[in-house]
Amino acid sequence: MPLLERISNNGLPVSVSLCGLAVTIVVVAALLQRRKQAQRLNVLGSRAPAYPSKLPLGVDTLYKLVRHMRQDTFFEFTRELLDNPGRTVELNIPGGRLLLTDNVDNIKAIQFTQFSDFGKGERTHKIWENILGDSVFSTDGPLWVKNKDELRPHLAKSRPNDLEITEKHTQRLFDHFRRGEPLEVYDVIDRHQLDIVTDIFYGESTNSLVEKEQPFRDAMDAMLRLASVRTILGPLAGLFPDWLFARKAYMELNAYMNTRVDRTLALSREELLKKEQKMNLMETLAVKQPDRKYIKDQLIAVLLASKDPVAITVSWLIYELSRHRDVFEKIEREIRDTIGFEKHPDGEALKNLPTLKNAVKETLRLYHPLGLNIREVKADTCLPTGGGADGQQPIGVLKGEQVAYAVMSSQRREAVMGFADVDTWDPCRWENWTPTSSQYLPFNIGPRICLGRVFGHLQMEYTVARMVQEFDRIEWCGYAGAAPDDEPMRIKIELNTKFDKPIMCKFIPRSTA
Ligand code: HEM
Repeated sequence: MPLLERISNNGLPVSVSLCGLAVTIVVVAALLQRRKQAQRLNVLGSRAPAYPSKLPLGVDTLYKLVRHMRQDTFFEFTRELLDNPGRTVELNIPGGRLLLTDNVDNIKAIQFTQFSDFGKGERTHKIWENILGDSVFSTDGPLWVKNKDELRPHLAKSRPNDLEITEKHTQRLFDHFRRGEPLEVYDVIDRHQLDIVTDIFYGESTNSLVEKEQPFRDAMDAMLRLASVRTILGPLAGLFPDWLFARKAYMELNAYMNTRVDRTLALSREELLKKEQKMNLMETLAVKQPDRKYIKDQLIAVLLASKDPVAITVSWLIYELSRHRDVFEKIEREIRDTIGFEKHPDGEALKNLPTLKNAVKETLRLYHPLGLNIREVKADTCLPTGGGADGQQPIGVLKGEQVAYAVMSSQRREAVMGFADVDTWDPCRWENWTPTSSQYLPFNIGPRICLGRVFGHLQMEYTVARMVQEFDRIEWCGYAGAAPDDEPMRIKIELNTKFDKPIMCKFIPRSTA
């Protein structure tokens, strides 16, 4: 009997039966593929413990990951998952295996010793296509090397007027602080950093601290929020394209960038070259390759790289300073004894503020802003350790699989840090503790090391030093009704490591204290 006839004879409508058949075929094909992969993996090495899934293809595991992400318990969940001898776990989700690790030897292999085995990969490129295009953050191989080489001269140094520009926007930030009302710290710090980096790298600030409407910032936020969920969804991300699910943001982002890039492209090469040392990044890129998409991709990547980690770290730092008056006062004493409260610090002056430096480093340890990162396996290979019953055996990984590594989690492990109070913010520990590059790696190690680490440190230290010069204290004001004030602040993983509740603080100026 023909297949269709047999299906219709079992009493179900043909469409339902066909649907069931299609699902069965997909599931069987996936199971067969997994069996083949298991055979290849056995040849390569051991396996990490697998997180148990109850539903085919790990649909329930994916659901749990998304749920924990939405409930801001993702960080706690990953710590739970990694609580095994090899600090590595295998998650089977639709689209394939995802390995998660905070084992420092594995992190070192991914970032450095086996760099060529792990890349950003096609999947990341596809998911981030409409935000990062072909930029340094989303490419591998020769294109990534070219991108990095072109950005390095501009990002790896700070320019003579960087602090002047920073000060202009810092004054605007302080205008908000001086209003005397509790304010949401991250909101203004994020705008502050956006205004600075667009001023420095684009040559035109968004001025979001003084403008009422912030369409560009809102658009970027909407695109990033969607992209972080799409990253978890992996191969299913294609079902939720950003140009459709964040249409307004997608249009706004493009309109904003195109207008600015086109304005620069309208200048002749000679006009641009005349500016010599004063060329901003947008102009430098326009001279190198006068192509709208190329310039736009690089600039958005730089904006993302330079704004978010700095703004997030400074916000966590203010949160902690508002709760640690002793540390605030120690920084205050160091400022009083060196530059005083009138003169603005320069790079040299900041070097003489050890407690401020330690506070920044401790914040990067405890709240690493890029806490979780992901790589695609480029060829069948092994992670050096974390497999087998003892958690010491190499783990086989297959080309195309995804490996996520959690630096924030490794920087909070007692066995790695060498002290017990790993979850406590304590800048003073740095007076007697110099971590190795396996213990503390906020800027990555190896070829993909952060290009803006000097600029980033300068921004963070300058902003906080100026804050302590101008303000007598920071008062923590609870969560403004968003949650009971005695609830701990949780970490919200939204691409970066943010806060699940608003950081509400009041800044008391020195003159009125
Ligand atoms: C708190 C401040 C910062 C932290 C913690 C930080 C951290 C990082 C990390 C962990 C990476 C590696 C990302 C990956 O491998 O996927 C990275 C890459 C990068 N960072 Fe930063 N960053 C900071 C500030 C900055 C600033 C201010 C800039 C620009 C001025 C910048 C520019 C870059 C660039 C261009 C890359 C890409 C490097 C590559 O893929 O080759 N970063 N950063």
